Amino acid sequence: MTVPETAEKIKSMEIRGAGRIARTAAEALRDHALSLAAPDTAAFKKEMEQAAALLVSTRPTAVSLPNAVHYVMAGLDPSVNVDEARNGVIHRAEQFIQSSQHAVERIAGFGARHIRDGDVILTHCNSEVALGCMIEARRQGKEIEVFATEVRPRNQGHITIRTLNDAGIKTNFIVDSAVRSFINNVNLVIVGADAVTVNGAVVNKIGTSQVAHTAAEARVNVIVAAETYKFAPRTVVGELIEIEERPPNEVLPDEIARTLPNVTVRNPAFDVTPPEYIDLIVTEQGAIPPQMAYVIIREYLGWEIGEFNPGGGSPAGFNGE
Ligand SMILES: O=P(O)(O)OC[C@H]1O[C@H](OP(=O)(O)O)[C@H](O)[C@@H]1O
Repeated sequence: MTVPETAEKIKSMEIRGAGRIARTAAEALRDHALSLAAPDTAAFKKEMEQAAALLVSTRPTAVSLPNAVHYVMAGLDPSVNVDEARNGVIHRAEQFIQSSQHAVERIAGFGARHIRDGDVILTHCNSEVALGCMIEARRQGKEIEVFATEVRPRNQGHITIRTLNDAGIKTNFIVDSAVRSFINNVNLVIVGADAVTVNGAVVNKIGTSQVAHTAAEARVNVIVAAETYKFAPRTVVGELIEIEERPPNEVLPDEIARTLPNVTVRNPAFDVTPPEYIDLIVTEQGAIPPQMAYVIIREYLGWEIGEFNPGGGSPAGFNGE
């Protein structure tokens, strides 16, 4: 797939999920590097930077995307010849994809240890790592049951219930607004993350903060499953995470909206859950309390450099084994 095709698919959410977006962007950069017929390193670098900027511009919230792009672009050494520069990018892309897959597996293993036989778990949206923890627990023979939300407006819950069904996990499918009605039937919440800020706040699918608030009120523990490349280095220097607002017609069909001139549809795709509502963040480096987010950023991402910044900053970053 070309870079513009990949960018379009990420934008339209045909390719979605923070981890998957990151790996797909790395693949697109690798394939772009392979096919580019640039006369010299400077031209190669310029083309690669344009491709990187296009990918980063597709969705603003999941920091896995700029973190992945940043990591791959760090392989481009401008002082070597074009073939070496190309190989540098390809190598880093392969490294990112591999370490991301490895991280997902490790989190499943760590997360499963927090799931006990007989647990009833609530999940919101479709997170590969959150589901990985549940599937691993089931594989270990633990009898679990899941409540999965619908996830309006894009219905990612449909993907979640299919995955759970196929893993042989007893699943209850509920509308988003039914979470409080069922929270007392649940003894654990597990969700994914699109971004984790330096103070341990978790940015995830819209509705996650309501789920976490409801869980806190009911004294139900909340676990967030997140690879270290979901942590946002630039929040250390005060940058805020942009919350993507998606098209109104995802919520209300245009033909109805047209008849309602006084109505504005608001469609934020994500919200922010404060660290007080989160008991644990399970990363591939182990489980941490949210208050330790800074340590993850410092140790594994290098906070002084941050995410990919088109045209600026020197490369370094994600050190995912
Ligand atoms: O990386 P994994 O854990 O799969 O997904 C993490 C998060 O990415 C998704 O965003 P979207 O559906 O792409 O908007 C959801 O918010 C999900 O919780």
